[in-house]
Amino acid sequence: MVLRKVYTLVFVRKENQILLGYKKRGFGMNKWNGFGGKVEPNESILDAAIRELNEECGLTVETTDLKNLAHLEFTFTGEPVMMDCRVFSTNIFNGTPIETEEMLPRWFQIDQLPFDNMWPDDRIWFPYMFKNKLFYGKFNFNGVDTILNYKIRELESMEEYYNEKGD
Ligand SMILES: Nc1ncnc2c1[nH]c(=O)n2[C@H]1C[C@H](O)[C@@H](COP(=O)(O)OP(=O)(O)OP(=O)(O)O)O1
Repeated sequence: MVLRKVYTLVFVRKENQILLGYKKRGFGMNKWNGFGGKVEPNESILDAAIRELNEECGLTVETTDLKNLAHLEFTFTGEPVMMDCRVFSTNIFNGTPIETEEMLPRWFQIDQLPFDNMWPDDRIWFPYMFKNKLFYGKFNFNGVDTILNYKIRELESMEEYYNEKGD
């Protein structure tokens, strides 16, 4: 039996730049990533996305300005947990990114991303995000640095996908 845990992951965009945060502690430490984390009990996924973004880099966004662009699933050999990760992006936000105890934010040009210090799956699916595709991806890891296998497919609509999935 696999335990599913729901996570959010938010990417803030401006012109041809994307905001990433350097994770200073915990899972994914020393990697650049978007902002996000676990959805708390009794919290909606969108509320969790907004809360995590604010907690991790001080920005505020409105629910209606978040676009859900992907659903990613991560599994790890020998671990009975599946990370169910909802990916969002926005280019409408308030505030200036600030360093927090969890993340050090920095704007990157989208053609100069620090992939060597990011999750290895990011190299595979970031191009879909930059082409404004909607997509589903499933990545099976051995440890946190090796992808054993994966699949990825474009979607017509996230709403249709979740309806079919029964979420
Ligand atoms: N493989 C991969 N690629 C891209 N993004 C991610 C992964 N694995 C991941 O976990 N992530 C993302 C999903 C989440 O946005 C974060 C991990 O969240 P985490 O920091 O563990 O959750 P919090 O709720 O913030 O945890 P606490 O440290 O506060 O307990 O990375």
